[in-house]
Amino acid sequence: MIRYLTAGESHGPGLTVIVEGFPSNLPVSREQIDEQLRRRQQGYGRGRRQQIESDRVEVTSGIRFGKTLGTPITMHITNRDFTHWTEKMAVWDAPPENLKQVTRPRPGHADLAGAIKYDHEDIRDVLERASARNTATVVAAGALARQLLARFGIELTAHVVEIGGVRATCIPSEWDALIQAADASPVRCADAEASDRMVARIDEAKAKGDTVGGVFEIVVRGCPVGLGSYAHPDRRLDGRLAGALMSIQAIKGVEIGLGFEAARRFGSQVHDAIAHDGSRYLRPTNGAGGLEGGVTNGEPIVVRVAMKPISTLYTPLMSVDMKTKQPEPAAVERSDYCAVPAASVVGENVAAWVVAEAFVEKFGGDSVEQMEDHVRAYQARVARR
Ligand SMILES: Cc1cc2nc3c(=O)[nH]c(=O)nc-3n(C[C@H](O)[C@H](O)[C@H](O)COP(=O)(O)O)c2cc1C
Ligand SMILES: C=C(O[C@@H]1CC(C(=O)O)=C[C@@H](OP(=O)(O)O)[C@H]1O)C(=O)O
Repeated sequence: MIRYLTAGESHGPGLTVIVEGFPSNLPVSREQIDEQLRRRQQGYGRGRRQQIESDRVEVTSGIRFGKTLGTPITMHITNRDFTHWTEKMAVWDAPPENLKQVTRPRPGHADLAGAIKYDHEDIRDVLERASARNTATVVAAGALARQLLARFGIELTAHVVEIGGVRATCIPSEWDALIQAADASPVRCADAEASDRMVARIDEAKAKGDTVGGVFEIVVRGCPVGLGSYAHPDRRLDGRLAGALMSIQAIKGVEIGLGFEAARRFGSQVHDAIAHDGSRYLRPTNGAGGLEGGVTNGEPIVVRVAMKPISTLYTPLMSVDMKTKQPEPAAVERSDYCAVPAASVVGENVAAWVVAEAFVEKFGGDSVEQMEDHVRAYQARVARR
């Protein structure tokens, strides 16, 4: 079993993630973790915070000479912005006299429900942890997971397919072309024409003090048949992927394969015929998105994820001041206008974590060498089926 726990406030000293259960002897690269953190900070529509931060991990346990020890791995990311918040986010000192509390909850954020639930007067005590700043730690954990998966030939990518109602239509089906085109786009959209229109849509929202959401697609290639299980609901990989992706801030929908479109079609236009080429089973189509019965079927896993527009509006909706109970415009915090490209990188790394979890479950072993033995034995069995 692999697991992780994260901690940290958005404007506090920093963020920490502890990853536990990783097999030993896996060579891991700090550069590859930092590269995922860098990708998460990109994307047209982000606010000024990303110009302040330059996320890097500092590893303080679990790795020696560039290899995992099989012990808990601690990764820390410093919040550079903390230098501007030392008084307002002081860990021990009393609050400064001039502290301005946040009392006008933003519709769509955790502010109101969080302040009531935890008995906080200052909504800052909610938003600091509800903030998607924490996705940096989730990405760091996922970046380790994808290095484990890469060892076994499993690779992932994500690209944006819709922003503010502008949809991509022309998406390369070839893997390298897809990655290249997404990387070249400021919104991680592989359709260059749609990408330009998405940028214009974000500008339009920004000019009005408004925000936009969108949809991204994650593709996982190289999974063996048999990750996840139909044997019990909580072992189904489709459910575990959907749950993990839905747990990213602002994610409101997850579709696997054809998703909602499958509900509109005849079965014959949804299900993927089964063929055999003499050495392995093949599917000419992939409406199932690589998952049948909650189990990987050897085809690429395809998941689409919907993100709602950012909650903080520079032209705010009406709210209520929680101190006076009088109607007031919602609070305005420095904010992104669109974070769909960033969320796609978060989603990609979250998916890597969930697939790695299922992979470790299936192939077990305390060291990566033991896992390799188990994978080889399984592959030999699969080849005989
Ligand atoms: C990468 C990323 C960046 C985000 N940036 C902002 C932001 O700048 N301002 C904001 O109000 N919400 C932002 N959000 C969304 C909020 O964190 C989210 O709406 C809030 O936590 C409430 O959670 P819920 O939408 O899941 O209900 C961002 C989300 C993600 C994934
Ligand atoms: C800090 C990050 O995202 C933040 C997520 C976020 C929110 O409310 O979720 C609000 C903003 O925080 P700030 O007011 O400090 O700019 C974003 O910048 C990040 O992704 O690194």
